[in-house]
Formats: sequence, structure tokens, C-alpha cells
Amino acid sequence: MCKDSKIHSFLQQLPKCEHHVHLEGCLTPELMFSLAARNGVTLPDPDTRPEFSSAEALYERYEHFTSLDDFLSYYFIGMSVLKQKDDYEALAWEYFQKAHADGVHHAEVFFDPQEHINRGVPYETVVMGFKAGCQRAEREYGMTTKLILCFVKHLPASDASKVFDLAWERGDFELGGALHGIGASSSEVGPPKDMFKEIYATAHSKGVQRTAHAGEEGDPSYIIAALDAYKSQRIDHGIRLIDSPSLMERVVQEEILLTVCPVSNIKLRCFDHISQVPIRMFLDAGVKFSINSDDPAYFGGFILHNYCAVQEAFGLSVTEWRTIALNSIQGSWVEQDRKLEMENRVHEHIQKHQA
Ligand code: HPA
Ligand SMILES: [Zn+2]
Repeated sequence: MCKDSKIHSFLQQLPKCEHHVHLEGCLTPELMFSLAARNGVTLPDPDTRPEFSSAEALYERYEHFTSLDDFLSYYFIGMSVLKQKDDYEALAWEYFQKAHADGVHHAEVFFDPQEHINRGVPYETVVMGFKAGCQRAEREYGMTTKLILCFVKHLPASDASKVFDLAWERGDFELGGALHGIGASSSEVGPPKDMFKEIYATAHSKGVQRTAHAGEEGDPSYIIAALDAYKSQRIDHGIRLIDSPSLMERVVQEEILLTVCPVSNIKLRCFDHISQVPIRMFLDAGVKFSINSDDPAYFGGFILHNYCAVQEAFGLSVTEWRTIALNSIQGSWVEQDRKLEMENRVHEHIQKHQA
């Protein structure tokens, strides 16, 4: 919530594109407990892990993440309650309702199939459930949506390769298919920086869109690996770019979009305060970025919460918000007509605000 109600409503209605949200990161404790009961999934015992005694206790624990890996340990337990197609659809639909209320017009959402497959949930169940949620958002809200298949770095690259091959053979990356690109996430520092190099090279040769988490906790060399070894078209997070002026210059020249997640960066202790997230530096340097929620059910707020946090910390002008909105549209993996339509909506919204 922005302190100024006029600015709050300006930001709420500003047409947004979200490029960095993990559907599994939209699983609220309430939905987690209800799906665990319905599916007979055992969550950690509250006697030994009191944080799993209630939704309130989990929310309390979520206030104290110490690092990306600390958060991920909760995120991977949470998603274990997802079993049936309806669970996946319900989770996606909960996200899209929040996103719509926050002024999202176009959403490109991540999911982690390897984790579900490893628990015995068929790939098809996951994709069909999430896809049904996307289709409902398109039908009921006129949103455009894209599903991005994320590989997780804490599991073997050979597993990721099998998932990619399966998705490719099913035609999921074809026009009208369920998927629109690949990403890479989970623990950053530790696994090899270029562990999915072969998959990304295949994806590139087949014309599949590519993004990758890099430079969240890892130094700029992780961003370089994503650009060089993965030919990544976007960088998810990318905040450690602040440690390399020459790389920042390259990102500007190559018009790489960073999908920045300010509240996530605070919750996972990348920075102490939002004012340290390099929003001002990126705007001044001409680095293109979008603002995103990452794992909103774990970090205490959806996309508008991130927009407001940025506004409170930086006091951006309407012109700067226009730049952010237009760069977000330009960096989206969506047809040119749709980009033009969204750009027009941004201009109309700003004119109305200034009238
Ligand atoms: O912020 C993140 N970073 C890496 N992996 C993730 N998976 C969910 N959220 C994240
Ligand atoms: Zn992420």
C-alpha cells in the first residue's frame, strides 16, 4: 500500500506485465494445509517443527528467512501437497485472481516440473492443471499468459534434460502449445553455473525462448554464464550487476531485461532495505527491468506490493513509471499486436492520471 492514495490507485491501475513469479511460490499456508488434508500428505510434525502447527506459525517463520536456501527448504516442502490436476489449477487460479486485482495484463509464470515428477506426479498432470488455470485467466480476465518451464539447479541436469525432451516431444513448445520458454532456478551458489548448457543450446537451436535466474546471491560471473552459456534473453533478478559496471554496460547494449523482485531481495537478505535495490541506478544507467513478486505467498505480497515498496523507497515520477511499464511490455514474450495494445493502455492510463 502506498501512503498516498492517489499514487496507490495510479500504480494499481498501471497496466503491468509480470515475468518472474513461481506458481509454487503462490501457495499460501491456508491452501497448503487444505491440500495436505485433502491429499493425505504429511507435512513436518508440529512437535518437532512448530512452524508447521498453523498458517499463522508458518507466516511468522516466513518473516525470518536467512537466505535463498533457507527459503527454498520451505518452498519445496510446501509444494509437496500438490497432487492432482485440480490442485495445480486452483493454485494458478488463486495467483491470477490476485494478479488481475493488482493490474496485471500479461503474466509469464514459472513452474518446477522436476520436483513434482520426483514425487510421482506425472508431468502431464502438472502442465494440464497449470494450463487450465492460465486458460481461465485468459477467458475471464482477458489476460495473456505464458508458462515457463524452470529447471532446478539442486537436481541433476540429466533429469532436467529428460523433462525438456518430454515437453519437446509432446509439442508443448509449439505455437499454441502449453509452454513458451525455459528458465533455471533454485540454489544459485554451489551448482555449476552452466549446468544446463546443453539443454539451453538445444532450446536455442529449436527457437525456444530462454531466461535464467542469475546474480541473485551469486556474483556477476553467474550473469555472464547465463548470457554466454545459455544465450539467455532475460536475467531473473540480476541485481549483482551492481558489482560490474562493464557487465552493466553490456546488459544495456544488448537490451537484456532484468526481472527484478525487490521484496524478495529483502526477505532473502540480498539487501537490508528496498532503498538499496538498484532501481535508481538501473533507471539512470538505462538498464531495462520489470518489477515482480517472485514467491508472493512466502514474501508477504503480490506484484502491487512490490510496486508500492519501490515507490515508497524511491519516489519515482510518472515518467519513470511509464518507462518501467513500457520496458516490461517490450521485454515480454508476446505477439507484437498485444504489445501495441498494452502500450496504448499505458499511454491512456497516464493521460487520464495527468488530466
Ligand atoms: O528467488 C528464487 N531464486 C531461485 N530460485 C527460486 N525458486 C523460487 N524462488 C526462487
Ligand atoms: Zn525466482
